[in-house]
Amino acid sequence: MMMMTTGELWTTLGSTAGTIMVVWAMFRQYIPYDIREYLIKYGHQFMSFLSPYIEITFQEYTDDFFEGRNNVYTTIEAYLISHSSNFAKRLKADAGPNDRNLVFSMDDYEEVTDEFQGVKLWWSSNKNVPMSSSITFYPGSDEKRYYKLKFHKRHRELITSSYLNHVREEGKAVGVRNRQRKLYTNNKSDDWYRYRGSVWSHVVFEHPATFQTLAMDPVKKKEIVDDLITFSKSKEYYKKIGKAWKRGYLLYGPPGTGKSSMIAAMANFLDYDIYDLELTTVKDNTELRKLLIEISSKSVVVIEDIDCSLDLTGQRRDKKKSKEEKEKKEGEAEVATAIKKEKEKAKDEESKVTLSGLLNFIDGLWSACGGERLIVFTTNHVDQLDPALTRRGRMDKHIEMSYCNYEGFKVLAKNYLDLESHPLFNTIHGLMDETQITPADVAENLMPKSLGDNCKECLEALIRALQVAKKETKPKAENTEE
Ligand SMILES: Nc1ncnc2c1ncn2[C@@H]1O[C@H](COP(=O)(O)OP(=O)(O)OP(=O)(O)O)[C@@H](O)[C@H]1O
Ligand SMILES: [Mg+2]
Repeated sequence: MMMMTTGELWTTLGSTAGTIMVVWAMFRQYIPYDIREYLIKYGHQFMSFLSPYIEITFQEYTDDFFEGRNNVYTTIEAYLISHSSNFAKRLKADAGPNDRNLVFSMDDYEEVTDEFQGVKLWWSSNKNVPMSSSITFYPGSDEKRYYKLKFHKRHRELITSSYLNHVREEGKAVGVRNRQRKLYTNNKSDDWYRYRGSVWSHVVFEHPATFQTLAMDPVKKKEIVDDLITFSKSKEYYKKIGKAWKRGYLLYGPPGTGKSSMIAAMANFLDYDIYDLELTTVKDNTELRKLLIEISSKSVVVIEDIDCSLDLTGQRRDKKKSKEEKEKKEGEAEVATAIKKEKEKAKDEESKVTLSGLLNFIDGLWSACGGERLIVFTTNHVDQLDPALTRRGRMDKHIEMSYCNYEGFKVLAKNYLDLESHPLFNTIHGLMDETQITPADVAENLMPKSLGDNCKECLEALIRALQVAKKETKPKAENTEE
């Protein structure tokens, strides 16, 4: 028997590798492209005929333009996060929830094994780098990542039915546990490319508002909290009655009464993401639909100041028309045309989302995508909205956020000053009943202005503000009576 020394072994290996490279170079150089393709294709088929393994790939992005990141890919990623960090040797680290800890996932071209009911399988993460020589401005944006699952032919049935379901379920659970809640906003249509095809960009959502810190009528508050709890537990119920699992809220009231804070409190309470939809930058209904499709479940979709976002109100359009007519009548034809041109130009640039597009968004066929979703509209002028928008069924619940009363003040005093009672509370109680002051104003006055300020000074500042507000409220009330 011949024994090779280590040196000889290296020489043999080296020369074999050399031969392979020469053959490969000749193959590429002398065999025409068509035949090469042909050989590679049938080579693959031949190999897979011989191989006892089945491979399934899961792409990060599908070919469908409408679809965003593939859900299956995301759940597998989450599943592998919980598995691969123990087995894989090359890991990618990302900041985890709340930036406190790192979350590890498999790096590209890494392989891990998994076991399911005694069956062994292999997961690998790969990417396709496009061969094109074009230079892109955003490197990496064309790379296509995918996961590959390999297992023995024998277990086809088990894997495709039970195992993959198990992966998806566990992945979803891990995803929800690990996710850092996000605040999304829609990109302007011309800078979509920055976000790998996604029409939303996001930041971490960290608003501290909760229902405890929200000053409002306690009965109303409880009603809203109960409503949210019922909603979040009603998946089966919505299915039974044949409705999309979503709920619409209309928050209305003067500025500074806590509408935006309420939305943050809702999202924090239900552990949902927020999608802040800026309608004025949405070009048209088609774009609205694209945005809608990418909204995941467990989210609050917010359209703030709906009356300002769109020319939705019949009244306002009429006002515009009559204004134009007036201008014409006055004979200032030149000025009028100039104004008109300007308006047309502005109109071209402004959003073309229509009321019907928006209604479709709320309760049309498109609204059912995603599920488990709150849609919240806010406005300062509820009376100016088109009745089509505010009718029951569209906005399931109308919530009025109004001026601060004594109950509200007590919540704020507890939050801001840690006070449950104080001799000055009585004076404040009396003044509160007679004045209209927003919670934002009360809050502002309760904040210590300098380091040395104590509770008494803050309360006195509030009393002064209340007295000023009282003077302002009185003439207003008289005017309205007249
Ligand atoms: N009901 C409230 N409870 C506690 N804090 C409040 C409340 N309302 C307002 N505030 C305080 O006032 C600030 C402004 O409130 P917020 O932005 O929620 O008002 P808004 O109703 O959304 O106003 P706008 O109509 O101008 O958007 C908040 O930062 C919050 O601290
Ligand atoms: Mg607001």
